[in-house]
Amino acid sequence: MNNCLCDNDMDSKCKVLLVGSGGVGTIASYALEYAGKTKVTSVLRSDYDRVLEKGFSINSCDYGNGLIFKPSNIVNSVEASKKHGPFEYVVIATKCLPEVTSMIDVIAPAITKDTAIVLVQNGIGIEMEALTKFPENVVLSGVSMIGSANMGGHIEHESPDMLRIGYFENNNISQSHQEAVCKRFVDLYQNDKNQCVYDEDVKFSRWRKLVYNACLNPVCALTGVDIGRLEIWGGVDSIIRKAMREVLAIAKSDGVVLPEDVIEFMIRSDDPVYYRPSMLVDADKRNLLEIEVILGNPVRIARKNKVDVPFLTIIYELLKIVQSRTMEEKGMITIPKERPVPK
Ligand SMILES: NC(=O)C1=CN([C@@H]2O[C@H](COP(=O)(O)OP(=O)(O)OC[C@H]3O[C@@H](n4cnc5c(N)ncnc54)[C@H](OP(=O)(O)O)[C@@H]3O)[C@@H](O)[C@H]2O)C=CC1
Ligand SMILES: CC(C)(CO)C(=O)C(=O)O
Repeated sequence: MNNCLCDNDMDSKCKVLLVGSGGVGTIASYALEYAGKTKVTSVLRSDYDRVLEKGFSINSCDYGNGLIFKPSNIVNSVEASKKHGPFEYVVIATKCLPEVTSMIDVIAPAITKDTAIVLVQNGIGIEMEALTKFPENVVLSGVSMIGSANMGGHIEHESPDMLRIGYFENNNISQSHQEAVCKRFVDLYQNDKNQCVYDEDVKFSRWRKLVYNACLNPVCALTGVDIGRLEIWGGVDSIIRKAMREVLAIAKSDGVVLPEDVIEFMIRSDDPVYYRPSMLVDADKRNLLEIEVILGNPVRIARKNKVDVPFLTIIYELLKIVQSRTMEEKGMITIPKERPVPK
């Protein structure tokens, strides 16, 4: 296979479009450009003016502090990116909120028949829309272990970039082609500072990662405390371990057997940092939270498979209320002027 859409000009770098240059996406674009084989075109929204003028400022545990970074091309819409295409890969690294925005519709203008879509996002079931709307395209899964946040164009990257890239199985395309497209992306991304590996079992990796995300992210977001404080004040014992056991039970009902020790591994994975998971960062910024792909989908799978998940259910229900509060603050929903009460 070679679906290379390389430049015909002097340099034959691969063209990648990145949508979602936050904590994860900016480090992804840096990694791709640093490795030297890729030209990244980045679609920016709120950071567009600042980054166009000054670049991102980056403090990175992998690449060093005080960096200034501009991707090869900076545009303010997918439509505008097309002049830098066609793209071999379109990476989505936005928060995954399919119930609010269809990112697949957003990237659609930049997708050709040879473009692979790379979803570097947390959650379960995130691939559905891409596979439905682009049934002939390869869709890749990026499971990222990183700690990185974007504060108005300044990136604080505090835990190393470890990325697992695999493919979401698409029966319309041969496995060998999907694997080759995937391995090529790994090759473009990996460099001497990061760890990027080919993921042979996307389903396993996604359930494994969810052990962290469905428990620590929402409980930190709901309580407003980092993981260190959550542990010191008892929440890891009273809530997290029990909720994590529920994730293991749902995964098992979905055919994925995770080892028990993944629970302690995830709880210890941020030591010794007072780490603030990405959902807590979003709660602080009053952003919408990724509740459906991180909690809603797993809880629905539990219901379907008759797995009892009381902790995850309560966490999900509480998050839905927080989400509604944020939506009301953003004017996305309104409530009746007069409180509806039972007659
Ligand atoms: N942060 C972390 O440490 C980790 C995060 N993850 C996962 O990675 C994914 C990305 O998270 P994270 O990096 O924290 O996200 P951020 O919130 O930091 O960044 C998301 C970015 O996407 C941009 N964006 C959203 N919609 C669009 C659009 N339509 N067009 C262009 N840009 C858009 C936002 O721009 P704007 O400012 O304009 O809204 C923002 O810059 C999530 O699924 C998360 O769960 C996984 C591992 C660790
Ligand atoms: C597991 C962790 C903390 C880092 O990869 C994460 O996924 C997040 O902050 O959302």
